[in-house]
Amino acid sequence: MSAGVIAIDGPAASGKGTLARRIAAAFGVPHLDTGLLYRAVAARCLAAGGLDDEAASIAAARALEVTGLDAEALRSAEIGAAASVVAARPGVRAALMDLQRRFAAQPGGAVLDGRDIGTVICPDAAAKLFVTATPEVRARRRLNELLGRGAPATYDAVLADIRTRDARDSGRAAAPLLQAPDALRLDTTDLDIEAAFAAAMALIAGKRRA
Ligand SMILES: Nc1ncnc2c1ncn2[C@@H]1O[C@H](COP(=O)(O)OP(=O)(O)OP(=O)(O)O)[C@@H](O)[C@H]1O
Ligand SMILES: Nc1ccn([C@@H]2O[C@H](COP(=O)(O)O)[C@@H](O)[C@H]2O)c(=O)n1
Repeated sequence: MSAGVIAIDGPAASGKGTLARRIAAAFGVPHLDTGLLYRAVAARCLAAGGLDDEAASIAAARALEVTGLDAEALRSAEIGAAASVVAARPGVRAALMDLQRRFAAQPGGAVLDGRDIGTVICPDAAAKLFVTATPEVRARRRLNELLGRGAPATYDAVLADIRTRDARDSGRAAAPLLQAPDALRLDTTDLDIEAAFAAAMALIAGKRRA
């Protein structure tokens, strides 16, 4: 049976990517981390001199492909912050829309995670999750991740980055971060990765039975 499209949204470091990878593996379907697309656009703008040139950011988005993105290099805090700046531009979002929808349309289904998958990219998804956790817990998890990679980071700086990014992503006019009315909310604040995965799979199973 086809998994259909599973849309997973949520704020920074809520664990949606971790869940999306696990859920995609469980259903045997491809996964797209859509945040990487915005990160790649931002990285190209930074490499070309900065974020101010909106037309250049739209051109970078139009030239992007989903394959060959260096996830490891794109996952820095600096690129994450820059991604949320270019992601607020309607032209950048429009340029990335078809790419994401083509990925979602693969036979057999797909899992996509991001900020606007259930609301804008795949409003007809078979199942939608909105993954949350408190900012403090998200900051602690992201700090551990950054330190584990040998990146310099402090709890206060990571928490400030998360708060700034959440506010920008939720407050923008173009496809803001928000829970789709038909999305199932999963708060992972008190759940470890295994428990969060089990809860997500139970929510998806319930949705498919409904
Ligand atoms: N339930 C959990 N318990 C503990 N750690 C978790 C949990 N879920 C995810 N993590 C860890 O938290 C960090 C952030 O998770 P992840 O990258 O999946 O979040 P995200 O929402 O995709 O982030 P981003 O928006 O920045 O892409 C990772 O290091 C991951 O291993
Ligand atoms: N569907 C999406 C996905 C991401 N963004 C923006 O990109 C930034 C980085 O995303 P991560 O998931 O890798 O943290 C994020 O802060 C958003 O601004 C988006 O707008 N829509």
